[in-house]
Amino acid sequence: MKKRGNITWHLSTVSKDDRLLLNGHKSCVLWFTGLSGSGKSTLANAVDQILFQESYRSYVLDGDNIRHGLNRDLSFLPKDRNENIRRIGEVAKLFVDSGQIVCTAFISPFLEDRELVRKMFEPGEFIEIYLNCPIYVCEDRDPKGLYKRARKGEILEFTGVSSPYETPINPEIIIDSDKMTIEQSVEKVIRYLKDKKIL
Ligand SMILES: Nc1ncnc2c1ncn2[C@@H]1O[C@H](COP(=O)(O)OS(=O)(=O)O)[C@@H](OP(=O)(O)O)[C@H]1O
Ligand SMILES: Nc1ncnc2c1ncn2[C@@H]1O[C@H](COP(=O)(O)OP(=O)(O)O)[C@@H](O)[C@H]1O
Repeated sequence: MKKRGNITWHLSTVSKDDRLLLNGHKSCVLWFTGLSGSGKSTLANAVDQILFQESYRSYVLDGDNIRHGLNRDLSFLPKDRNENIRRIGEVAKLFVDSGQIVCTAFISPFLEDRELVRKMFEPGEFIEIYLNCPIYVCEDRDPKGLYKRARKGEILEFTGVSSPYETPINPEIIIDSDKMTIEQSVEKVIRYLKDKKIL
């Protein structure tokens, strides 16, 4: 029985396997990572929509939204980004335990943080999806006008401008979002899930 201090882990009566059986598919985390404007939210939502339409159980956790609530106390300094990702990893783990496919859209710029989250999961459950997109394209898209403000010095510690992004070394999926359409990108993710018998 897992223990930490005076706290003992309580096993659920309904197990994860029971839930997977009921749902008829495996659970996993689709961890979208990349620069601001690389397409994480767009793709996470597009994949979620397809999964939903096909009756799979899925949900999106998005950086901007989570920072309005659960993580509203965190800044963009490295130690707060570490904590942001650690918490999201824990939340994603709850979703996976509940039998769902959870799509997370966080910049998650640090290799070590992403590896820490990977280790929270069973092999094959953590699927890292790197939105590979040159910064000049992201900056050109600038959907929220944040790059413009960061270049003017109005936003400090902005990823790609004044804060680093560490490229994934061996992600499960790479999406070249400057060369692929959204439909092609969704198709690549869904194909991966089918090939791995998650769907
Ligand atoms: N300084 C700075 N750097 C980067 N991004 C910033 C910053 N300030 C605000 N924003 C907005 O916050 C979104 C990123 O939040 P995340 O939780 O994904 O960031 S992180 O994973 O902790 O690095 C990010 O969303 P996306 O553009 O969807 O990536 C921005 O809209
Ligand atoms: N293949 C693609 N995948 C995702 N987004 C794309 C793609 N091609 C173009 N885009 C566009 O890039 C922008 C990405 O914005 P967004 O999804 O908010 O990025 P992020 O969440 O990474 O900040 C959107 O306007 C989207 O329409």
